[in-house]
Order: sequence, then structure tokens, then C-alpha cells
Amino acid sequence: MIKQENVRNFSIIAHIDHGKSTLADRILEKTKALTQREMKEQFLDAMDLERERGITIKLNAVQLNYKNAADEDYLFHLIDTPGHVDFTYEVSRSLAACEGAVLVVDAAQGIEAQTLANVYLALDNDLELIPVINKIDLPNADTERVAQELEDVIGIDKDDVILASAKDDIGVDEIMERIVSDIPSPSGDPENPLKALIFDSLYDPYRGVITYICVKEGSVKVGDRIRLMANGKEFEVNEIGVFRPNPVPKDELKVGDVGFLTASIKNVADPRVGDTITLAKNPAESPLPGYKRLNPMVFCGLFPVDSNQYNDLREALERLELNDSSLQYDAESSQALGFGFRCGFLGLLHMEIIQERIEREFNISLITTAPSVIYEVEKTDGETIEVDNPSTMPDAQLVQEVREPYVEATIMVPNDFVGAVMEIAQKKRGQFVDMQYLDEVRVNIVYHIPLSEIVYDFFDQLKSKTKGYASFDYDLIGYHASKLVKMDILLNGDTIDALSFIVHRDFAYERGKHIVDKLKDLIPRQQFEVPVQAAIGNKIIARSTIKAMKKNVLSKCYGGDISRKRKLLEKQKEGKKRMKMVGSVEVPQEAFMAVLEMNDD
Ligand SMILES: Nc1nc2c(ncn2[C@@H]2O[C@H](COP(=O)(O)OP(=O)(O)OP(=O)(O)O)[C@@H](O)[C@H]2O)c(=O)[nH]1
Repeated sequence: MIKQENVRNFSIIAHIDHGKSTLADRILEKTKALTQREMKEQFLDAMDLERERGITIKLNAVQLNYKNAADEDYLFHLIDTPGHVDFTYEVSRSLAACEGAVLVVDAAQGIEAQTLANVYLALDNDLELIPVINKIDLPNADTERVAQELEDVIGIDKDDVILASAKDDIGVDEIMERIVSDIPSPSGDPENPLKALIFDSLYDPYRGVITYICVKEGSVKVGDRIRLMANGKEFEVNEIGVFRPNPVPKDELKVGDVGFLTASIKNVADPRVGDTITLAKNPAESPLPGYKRLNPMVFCGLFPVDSNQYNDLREALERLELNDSSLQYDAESSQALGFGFRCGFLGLLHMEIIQERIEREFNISLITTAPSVIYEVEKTDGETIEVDNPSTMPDAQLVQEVREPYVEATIMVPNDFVGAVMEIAQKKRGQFVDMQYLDEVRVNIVYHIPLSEIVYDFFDQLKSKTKGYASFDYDLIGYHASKLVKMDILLNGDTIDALSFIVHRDFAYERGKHIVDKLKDLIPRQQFEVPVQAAIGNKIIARSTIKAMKKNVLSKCYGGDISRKRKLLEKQKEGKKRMKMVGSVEVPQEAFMAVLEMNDD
């Protein structure tokens, strides 16, 4: 039995490719657990079987035994953080389960955007940092410069930095010793009422929701009646255990333990990441700090290219929702696109992941409409409504005021790029708030920007204009009135509801002009000439024309061999997959996104 003071809970944080997985593998190897890669291989081999048995393994909280140089026994919990930057909240909750983090920086690359973003999350959670410069074996390693950067930018004493090569097993023992000496043990009291942090969850068809928990106070046993503090719902614990890295059942988890808990929870939306579990009979007074209810911020329409796949799409969404409580959807019908769903997502990346999964795992080709935010619309009759779909925006004469969500955006860049960042922010209707030098080279810039302006390509623009150096974060700060109007797009004289969008009045003409030109290029020529118009209310503000088609694709290889023709037809079919007949015009997927693109691309 290992005492609480010999428990160490930590994560490894790093910019992508700096060596997080390689270091984790080394630590697993040295503590004689299976390495992640072995696990994954085994897991993949046994996948079908595992599926049948309904066992699901997610390698994100491994318990390890470690004997240090002084021959004392320690218990490590190595907690993985979600890979995606955009799920900042989830990363932050995983870190909240730890007391420390190993910060890995590549010896050749130095500090990068993700390094900083992760460091700030770690500091927000009061974690002890163990700085490591990895890949010192590389010929172009510049450890002196990187160590200096750690000192200047993050404020880490460069003498504290461990020089390592996870690949060649240099410095790894030192890292493990420092985990023991520098990271505090969990501080909770086993006699207090239970407080367990949910830092991840997973749906298993046989056991219900598996929650990944870290016990911060008290203890929990099989058979206990637990309460989820955010919604008050109660369940009886069926199973608890730890990952070593295979799941090992336990009778009890207590302060400092990190593992899993199942309680026949049928709905993934019940145990939310960040919520606190307590005991029904002796509940904690207050939950652990920092729980945030995540509401979808970005909405878009998903329509099957083949309308016969509507039911398949519904099933796909139902399945995905089981593992993703932040996904929302409602049936929607569009004159242009037929039957589909209006879906709500946490952010753009979340949206892209869901779209990908629907297309890949369920084999459904989708047309997605441009992402939109939720607008608050005060009507002239005094009623206030929420509009998450531009096509449902009431007519201008019925609207008193439109309010849109604003965020406070924090952008961190080397000072060479300050001008570039300001230019982008200004174009996105940003209002400058503050600028501070973090050190000689790094600048922190704060803007208030409408959320609608950053949901599409803001981060991409930022990254490309700053050579990938910008790190970016944002927080919702509330709703502000803006001069917003609905812009309709007409193809061949018909309004296409799925192409309507909301735009600031001052930018309306420019955007209208830009989009009709863009659509002219994106929509393939048809057998006939197609006018493209942008309108506000009844007023046409811009127009372009798609010329009629001249020749068909086969005429090019007239007389050529048949296999070539077939190939060409196949290719054409491929291209068609993401097209939708809208009235008498074929519209490609890109056209639905064009409304959001910046004007200078
Ligand atoms: N030369 C050298 N290469 C290393 C070292 N550690 C990791 N690498 C290599 O760097 C690449 C990225 O390593 P990973 O461990 O996958 O990096 P990661 O940070 O986990 O990256 P993601 O899983 O993509 O987030 C791999 O090709 C590793 O083999 C090292 O100490 N020296």
C-alpha cells in the first residue's frame, strides 16, 4: 500500500511533435508497464474482439509503480491531455487532475505556440512545471538558445532545465526523479466528503458511461450512491478501477487516485467534463472549482448530398452524440437543400471533426452550410428571439435591434508580427483593447472581436500571417448591438436560403460584391447562363453571371481509348459527390463556405 504522500499525478505537455508520446513510452517502459505503442498494437489486434465484449480502452490515465534512486516506492498517475488545441477546456480539466506537468520543448525548434498555450493552462491550474529540452541528440539542437528562451519567455530558471533525448534514453531517469522531488503529492483528506473530478468520459454500450475521475477528497467504493453535483442526478457505482494500462478493477478509490468509475449512466450528457462527483449520503458542500457548462457556439446545417441518406444521417448523429455530449442537432429543412439537420458545435474544429466522422465512418457525403453564431434579435413588437440560422432572420422592418456575441481575443506573437495581427483583427471588426510586451520579443495583444468573425478562418489567417507563431485564445464576453443585416443570394433569380448570411451594414456592399464574384468562379458552368445576385431585402446590391458551358468533358478525348474515358467519367463523378442540385443549378460545397471568406484571399 503506497501512502498518499508518495503519489504523484502529472501530465506531459508539449507542442505537437516535440516528443510527448516518445517520452511517455519511455516512462512506461522504465516502470515496466506496456508502452502506449504496444498497447495500441495489442488493442488494434484485438479490436474486433474488444468491440464484441464492449471493452473500450482509452489510454489517458495510466497508473505506474516507480522505485526511486533512494529505493522508495512511488505511485505515478500519468494523465494524458486531449491532443487538440481547440478543446482548451478539456485540456484544462485534465490538468486540473494533476499537481505537476513535464513541459517538453524540442531542442531544435524551441518554444512554439502550443508550448505557451499549454504552459498558461498549467499555470492556471497551479501546476509545478518540470522543464525538459528534448531531442538534444539532434545535430541541429540548440540547447543554450532554447534554455534561454524558457527563462525569458516563461520565467523558468535555465539551470532547472533537464536536457534529454527521449529517443536515446538520455535524461529520462532524471525526469522521473524530478517528478518525485518537485511535484507535490495530492493534498486532499481521505476523511472528507467525496469530491472526484470528472476529466473525461466515454460511452460504452454495455456499461453505460465510463467516467475518468481523479479523487480530490474522500473516497468512493463499489455500491456507493453517488451524486453529480452539476445536475443533482444520483447513481449507484457498479465498477471502479485503475488503468495499468489495462483496466484493473478495484474496490475503492481514494484521495490521489486516478481511474474510472461506471454507474449505469445511460446518458453521456449527465456526467460532464469538469463536474464533481460526491456521495449522496454525505455530500460535499461545494463542487471543485472551475466547472463550466459548455454550450455550442457555432451552428451549421448538415445535409446529405443524396437525399435518400437523410435517415442514415440521423442515425450517424445519434451514434456520435452518445460519445459527445456537446454535439447538438435538430431537424431542419431548406428549400434549396431539402431535409437535413441544424447542428451546434463547441467550435470550428469540433465541427470539422464531426463532419469528417460522418463522412468517413458512416459513408455519407455532406453539404454543410456556412457556420453561424447565435444572434439575439429584438423585434419591433418587443419580443426577443434567438436566431442561429441566417435564413430565419426576420424581415428588416420587423427588427428593432440585432445583438451578436463578442469575445475577448488574446493573441500572443513575436513582436515582428504585431502589424500583421492588427491588420487581421481590424478587418474582422476587432476593437483594440491592450498590448503588452511579455519580454523583449513576445507581445500579448488583446482585442474585442465579434465571434462571427473568428469562427471561420481567423485562426488560419493568424497562423499563416505569423508563420505559425501566434497562439490564440478567446473568451465570450457577452452580446453587443451591431448594425447587422441579412444578405440573400439569388441564383437564376431564386433566393437560395442555404446561402443567406448575416453581415455588418458597413461591409455589406463590399462583401456582396466579393461573394457574387466568388460564386461565379466556384459554381461550374451549366448548360445555360446563370445570374448570381446579392440582395438586402428587395434591393439587389451586386451581380455577376456564370457563362453557359461550352464543351463537355468527353469531347476532349474523342476517339481515345475507353478506359481513359471511364477514368475521366469517374473523376467527374468524384467531383460531383460534393455537388447539390439547387433548383436548376449545381452548386458545389465550397460555395456554401465562400460567404465567410475574407476579401483579400
Ligand atoms: N532525434 C530525436 N527524435 C525524437 C526524440 N523524441 C521524439 N523524437 C521523434 O520526434 C517525433 C515526434 O515524437 P512524438 O513522441 O510522436 O511527439 P508528440 O509530441 O507525441 O507528437 P504528437 O503525438 O503528434 O502530439 C517522432 O518522429 C519521434 O521519433 C528525441 O529525443 N530525439
